Amino acid sequence: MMNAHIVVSQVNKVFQTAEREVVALKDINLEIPQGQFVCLLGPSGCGKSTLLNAVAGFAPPSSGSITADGKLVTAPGPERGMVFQEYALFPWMTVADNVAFGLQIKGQRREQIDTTVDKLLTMLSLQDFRNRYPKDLSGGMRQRVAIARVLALDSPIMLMDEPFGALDALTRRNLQDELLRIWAELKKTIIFVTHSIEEAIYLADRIVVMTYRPGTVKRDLLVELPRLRDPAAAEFNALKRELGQLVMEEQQRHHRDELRLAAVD
Ligand SMILES: Nc1ncnc2c1ncn2[C@@H]1O[C@H](COP(=O)(O)OP(=O)(O)OP(=O)(O)O)[C@@H](O)[C@H]1O
Repeated sequence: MMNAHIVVSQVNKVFQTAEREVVALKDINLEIPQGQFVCLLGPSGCGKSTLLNAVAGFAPPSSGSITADGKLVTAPGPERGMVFQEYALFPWMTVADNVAFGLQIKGQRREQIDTTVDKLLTMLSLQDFRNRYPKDLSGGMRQRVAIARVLALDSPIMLMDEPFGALDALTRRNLQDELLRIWAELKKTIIFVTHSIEEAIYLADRIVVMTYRPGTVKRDLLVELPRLRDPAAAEFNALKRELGQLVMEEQQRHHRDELRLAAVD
C-alpha cells in the first residue's frame, strides 16, 4: 500500500546488555492506513513498547525503517503525539495550563490557545477542574488531562502506551468510550499498546499479537464487530478465547525463559 499512514518495514531491534543480546523486535512489517485504530497486544516483554517507541522516534530501530506520512521517522515529531501510562503532567501547572503548554511552545496567540483549551476541556469533561493541580485529581482525571494535552497538538497520529493500565475497571471503560468517541470524531490514526485482550477487542479495528523474544508479529487480524461492542456478546467472547490462546502461548514462553535464566544465575 503506497499511501499507508505509517509503514514499518523490516524493523529489527537488538538490545545489548552486559550478559547477552536481547532481540526485542525481529522482522516487523506493518502498513497502517490513515484513521485505523491498531492495538499491539502481547504479554510483558514481547516488544510492544519498543515498537511504539520506535514509531514515536524515541529509540530508532537497529535496522529497517519506519515512515509516517511518507517521511522517514528519525526523531519525535509533531505529527506523532504520545500518551504514556504515567500521566506525565507538569505538577506545578494547573489542568488548563498543562493542556495549553504545547500550544504556547508552538507560539500560538493567547485567544487561540484559550479557544482550543476550552474546547478540549469540554470534550473530556474537565471544565470544572481547569484550575486544579494534578495532585488534586484522580488517576482517571489525570489521564484525561494527558489525552487533552496530546489532542491540543492536533497530531494526526496518536501513540498510546498502556494509557489506562493503572485505572480501575469503571474509569477505564469510561475513558475507552471517550477515546472511541474522540477517535471517531477526529479520525486520528491510533497505535495503542495493551496487554488486556478485552481492551484490545473493545477498541481496535485491528489487533497485532506479538510473540515473546524475539518480538515478531504472531497474528494480525481485523476486528469486524460493530461498535460500541458488547463484551458479553458471543462473537466478542469467541475472539477473546482465540486471542487468549495466542497470548497464553507467549506468556508460557516468557515464563520458561525466566525459569531458565534463574537456573543460570
Ligand atoms: N533498554 C533496554 N535494554 C535491554 N533490554 C531491553 C531494553 N528495553 C527493553 N528491553 C527488552 O526488550 C524486550 C521488549 O521490551 P518491551 O518493553 O518493548 O516489552 P513490552 O511488550 O512493552 O512489555 P511491557 O508490557 O512489560 O512494557 C524485553 O525482553 C525487555 O527486557
